[in-house]
Amino acid sequence: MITTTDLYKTYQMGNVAVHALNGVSVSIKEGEFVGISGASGSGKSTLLHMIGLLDRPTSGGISISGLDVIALSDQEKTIFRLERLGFVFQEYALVHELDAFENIALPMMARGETDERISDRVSEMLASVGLQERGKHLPKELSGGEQQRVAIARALVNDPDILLADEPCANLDSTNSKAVLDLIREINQESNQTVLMISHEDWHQQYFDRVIRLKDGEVVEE
Ligand SMILES: Nc1ncnc2c1ncn2[C@@H]1O[C@H](COP(=O)(O)OP(=O)(O)OP(=O)(O)O)[C@@H](O)[C@H]1O
Repeated sequence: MITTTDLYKTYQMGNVAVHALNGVSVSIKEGEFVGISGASGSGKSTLLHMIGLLDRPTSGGISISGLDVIALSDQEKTIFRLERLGFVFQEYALVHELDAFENIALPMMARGETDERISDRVSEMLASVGLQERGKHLPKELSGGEQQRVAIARALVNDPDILLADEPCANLDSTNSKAVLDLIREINQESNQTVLMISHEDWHQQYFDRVIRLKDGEVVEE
């Protein structure tokens, strides 16, 4: 479903070239739950950002469901992200002024969905992450684990094929981390959504179907 071919990303910092990805070729099947691990600076976020169409590789190819996504125009990429990809980040990235319900509704509003559809679907998503009583809470009125569950509901509200998660448990204690991982695993199994998740923690590996390990921008284990 996702294939990267000889992916390179070089950041130019003045006279210094930082080679964040050095020829990464990986294949991820539909419905797989794949962990991405490796030391700090090994290129994990860069790889996730390339697959999430948040940044362009210096060279190499990315194909998602047979589509050459690098060739898409900026507008086509925006639509592709909105319809096909969901993102979860370690810092939750919720809009502070909006309550949980409104945060989850944002990707549907961006697609121009009707108020009725938004209301039904957001209520369904709140229930699926166990927060049906918390829709009117602002992010600051929620615990870290609850905020991350809102972020997961927001990432999934448009029913994407692929969930990309960049250390979603980094700011959570072990109980909340487990709740978030259980939730992602459940979504992956029930909806056959493909999940790519960056993680530093060895104990997370029991959740993954397999792990892609990076070192200095190269795949050392797949
Ligand atoms: N925008 C940027 N400009 C310049 N260099 C960058 C940029 N983003 C990342 N890098 C560099 O690219 C390399 C890979 O970074 P990346 O964030 O992908 O690593 P990572 O494995 O996700 O690290 P961490 O676990 O610390 O988040 C690092 O050396 C980093 O300093």
